[in-house]
Amino acid sequence: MFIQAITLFPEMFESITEYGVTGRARKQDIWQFAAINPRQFADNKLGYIDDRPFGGGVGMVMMAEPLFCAIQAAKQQFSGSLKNSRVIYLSPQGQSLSHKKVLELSQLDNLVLLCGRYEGVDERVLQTAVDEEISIGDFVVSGGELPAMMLMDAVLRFVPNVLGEIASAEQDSFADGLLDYPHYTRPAEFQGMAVPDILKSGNHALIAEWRLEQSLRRTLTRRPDLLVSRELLPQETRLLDKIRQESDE
Ligand SMILES: NC(=O)c1ccc(N[C@@H]2CC[C@@H](O)C2)nc1
Repeated sequence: MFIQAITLFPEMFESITEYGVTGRARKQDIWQFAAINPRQFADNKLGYIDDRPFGGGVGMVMMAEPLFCAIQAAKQQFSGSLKNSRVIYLSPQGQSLSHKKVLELSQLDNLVLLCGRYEGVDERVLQTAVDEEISIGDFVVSGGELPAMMLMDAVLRFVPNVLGEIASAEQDSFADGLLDYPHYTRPAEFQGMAVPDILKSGNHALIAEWRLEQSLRRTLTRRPDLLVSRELLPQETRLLDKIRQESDE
């Protein structure tokens, strides 16, 4: 997968291209990254890429021309099939990012992420050169770069070989529509708190059932909304009934 970010701050992306599992995978050429700074496409000598908003109001707006040219430049770099590509603008006005959307994006050959600053970008860029707007949550941050990196990290976890054992992505929360179970590691006792005995039993079937029960219990208490639309397997229904009976007692 080739990911390009259109950003005034290319160095910000080093936190995902140089560190952790995503950094290692990029260094192994499992995925590729390039940043394009719209300032290089400013048609004035001073490199202006923002201007005052029509209609007045506070702050500045990013101008259409430099962004449009940057997106065109990104498209000329595409590898693989042109069809299998997407230009995404990160903004609070976008469609909320979901696990389903993350999976869909992880199938692409090319991803272009438009990262705005100031009050935003000229609407005509969104109308002519952006395929979709995505939000990572109902809050505002000062630039699209951090939301872009959140999206990249979530998507890259589903690109084959990025995680090494793809299994750990599929076991993540939301992968099976449930919240994750609690995790423990050594020491067996910490500040007087022991690790649940079942996890030291070596009985993998019982451990798997205990973990599923914990996931269901957490999902029921913290995010019951996730259970509304989720189809339950017979074993899950049985465990949920057991959990509900316990809380009724
Ligand atoms: N919730 C989000 O995904 C999100 C995305 C972008 C953003 N801020 C940028 C700065 C200017 C404009 O481009 C939008 N804030 C929040």
